[in-house]
Amino acid sequence: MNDLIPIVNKLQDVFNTIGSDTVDLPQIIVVGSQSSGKSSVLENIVQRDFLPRGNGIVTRRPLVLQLVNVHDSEDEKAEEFGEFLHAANRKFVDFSEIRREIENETARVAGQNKGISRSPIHLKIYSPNVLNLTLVDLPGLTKIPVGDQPTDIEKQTRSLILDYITKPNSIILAVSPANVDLVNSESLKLAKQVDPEGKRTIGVLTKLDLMDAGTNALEILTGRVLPLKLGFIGVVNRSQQDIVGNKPMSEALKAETDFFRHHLAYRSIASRCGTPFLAKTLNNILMNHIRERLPDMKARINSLISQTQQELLSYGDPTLDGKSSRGALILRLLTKFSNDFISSIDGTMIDISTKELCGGARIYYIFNNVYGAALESISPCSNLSVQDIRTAIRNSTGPRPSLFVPEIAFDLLVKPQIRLLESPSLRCVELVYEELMKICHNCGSQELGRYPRLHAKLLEVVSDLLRERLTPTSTYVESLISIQRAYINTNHPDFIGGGGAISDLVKKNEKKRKEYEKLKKTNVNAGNSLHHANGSLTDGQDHPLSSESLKESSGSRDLSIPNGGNNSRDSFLTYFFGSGSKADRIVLPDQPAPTRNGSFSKSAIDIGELERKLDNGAIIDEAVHLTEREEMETQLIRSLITSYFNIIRKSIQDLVPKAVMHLLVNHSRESVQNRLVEELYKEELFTELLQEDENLASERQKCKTMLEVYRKAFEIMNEAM
Ligand SMILES: Nc1nc2c(ncn2[C@@H]2O[C@H](COP(=O)(O)OP(=O)(O)OP(=O)(O)O)[C@@H](O)[C@H]2O)c(=O)[nH]1
Repeated sequence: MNDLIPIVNKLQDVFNTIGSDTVDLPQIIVVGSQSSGKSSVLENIVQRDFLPRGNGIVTRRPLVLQLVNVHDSEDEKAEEFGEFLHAANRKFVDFSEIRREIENETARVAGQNKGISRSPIHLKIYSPNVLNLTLVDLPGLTKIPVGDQPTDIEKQTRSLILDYITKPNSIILAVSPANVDLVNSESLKLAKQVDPEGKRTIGVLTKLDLMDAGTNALEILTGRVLPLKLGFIGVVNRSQQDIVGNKPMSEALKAETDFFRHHLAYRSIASRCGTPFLAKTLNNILMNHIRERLPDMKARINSLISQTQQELLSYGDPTLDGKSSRGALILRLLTKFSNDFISSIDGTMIDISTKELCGGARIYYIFNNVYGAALESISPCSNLSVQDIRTAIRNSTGPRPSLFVPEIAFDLLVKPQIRLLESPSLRCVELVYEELMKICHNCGSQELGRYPRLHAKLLEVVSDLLRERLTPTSTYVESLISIQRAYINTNHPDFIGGGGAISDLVKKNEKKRKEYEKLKKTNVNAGNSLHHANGSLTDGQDHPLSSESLKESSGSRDLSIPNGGNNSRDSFLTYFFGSGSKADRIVLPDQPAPTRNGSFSKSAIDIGELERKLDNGAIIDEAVHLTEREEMETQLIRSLITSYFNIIRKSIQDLVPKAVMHLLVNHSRESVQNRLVEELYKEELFTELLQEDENLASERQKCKTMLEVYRKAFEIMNEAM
């Protein structure tokens, strides 16, 4: 059972090698305010002078003190010496050297300015006079900074102490001087914070010899003032005068024993007072504590081992000797990458997202929602003002008078409208390309993370492949639009045609006429005039195209054009309006007819004004009133453009996604694997491609060391149990 403390010491040594505190080892933590006598207690336990002394704060780094009991052999006295972790190969036989080493080591890390450091000093003392114990001496609690101490010294010290005593496996040795009221004991206050039930706190009362005459601490020592499960132990250390006078430790211990034996108040409890009893009790407490905690610690180490093994596995196996295994690895990673790329597009990825659209589904969304909506939002006659249409009609008739709506004007006007489809179509190609780029960034196994160069190369090759496909796809889509603009097929079965356009217009105007008649009646009844001074209508600028005149214009011919029944040489507009004088027949009775020389009558347009406009480069003034014929022509042209544009839009909306799928998506999907192998499966590249991430390699090494430590710790515990 006495072997349990060395077991913990061994564990401590093992964990010290990695500076890890993942396992909370049982240890005794010495806590007390400055000058409460902590160092004196420790020195008494060790029975040697080895700790630094001086004014103000002396202990400025935690001192982890492992006491190892060594037995004298039959013919040889056991050697008494100290050993520091930071100077492992040096034996300190002279204890004043130990003191100097602690002072130097403290100054080295914590500086000269009385500041404190959290980094502990590890000291092992081998002696036949000690019981196996592990104690941690911490800087004393101080209220007021002295000299050039930092202003928050109290906060720093408090937090350092709390770090140690909060761990449930720590036993708190709370040192309080007996000549100060116990309620003011800083160490007990701190201990209560982390151990309110007093289960793992042991109280030590120092300076019992300095209590006022007539007072004693019997009540405290017998546990009647503050109930601590591990009790209170009184000690008497050397006074400052004893230290200055170099009073030997053995004498001091004898004096302490005498003090308790002969003290009136304490003699009844003398056997439970003094440093030897304290050392024995601490040894027992620590051993019991270790025994109690060992199974838990073992379980914790066990789980740490499996966690670390898991972590190590995630870093992969670094031993890739043999060229064939490197090739196989590269091939596996390439295949996984291209399979991921393909299945992302196909929507067959295993870890498919439920939060947002991804891969193929996003491409579908681009086609239907983004691209579809963009095309739908284009108005067939957008940017086509009445003036544009009039100008086109006039330009297409050249110097001759405009006798009918010429086909050439329709051609002229519809082509730029078709061009409006180009920009959203090219944007659709780009969006799908961007989506494919995004997809490839999410491809590849976790293992690929180990090889940043390979990963970068994979992305580069796929990006190149996609970029290569982008231009031909965009060019093809562009040419789809150009093709549509190259030939305006007015024979398209779905095209409204001139007949359809006119009958639409008739219907529309008939409706307007009826509305107008109705409105006129109501107004006449109400005594209002609907006429302008010159007799034109105030409303209904689209003067109704009279059904009579249409009947007349159609003559014996049917207005509706049978599908495909048109002679291609005939202008479909001529078909309705006829040629030459026939066109006059559809001119409405009150329309200003063009004069012989082709100009319009002055009653409709101010010629002088028009000439001025022409001189200025303008075409037709916004304010110019359209004649009824012009109005009708404009409406017809608009309706024809709308019908034709809708046909082309439908066809483009159908063809562009097909082209994108064929030329960009499917092509890259099918050639990705081959391309990757072609570009990267080259033996001369293997070394470069399989260069591991530096951080990962060092993480793996760290993890390996940890695993070794945990395994070692587990072995040590197995020996004990
Ligand atoms: N008379 C008497 N003096 C004591 C006793 N314990 C400690 N002292 C004196 O109190 C002073 C402070 O003791 P230390 O052991 O240095 O106290 P400490 O808590 O280690 O101080 P810091 O490390 O500076 O926080 C020293 O002069 C000791 O000689 C005691 O039981 N009786």
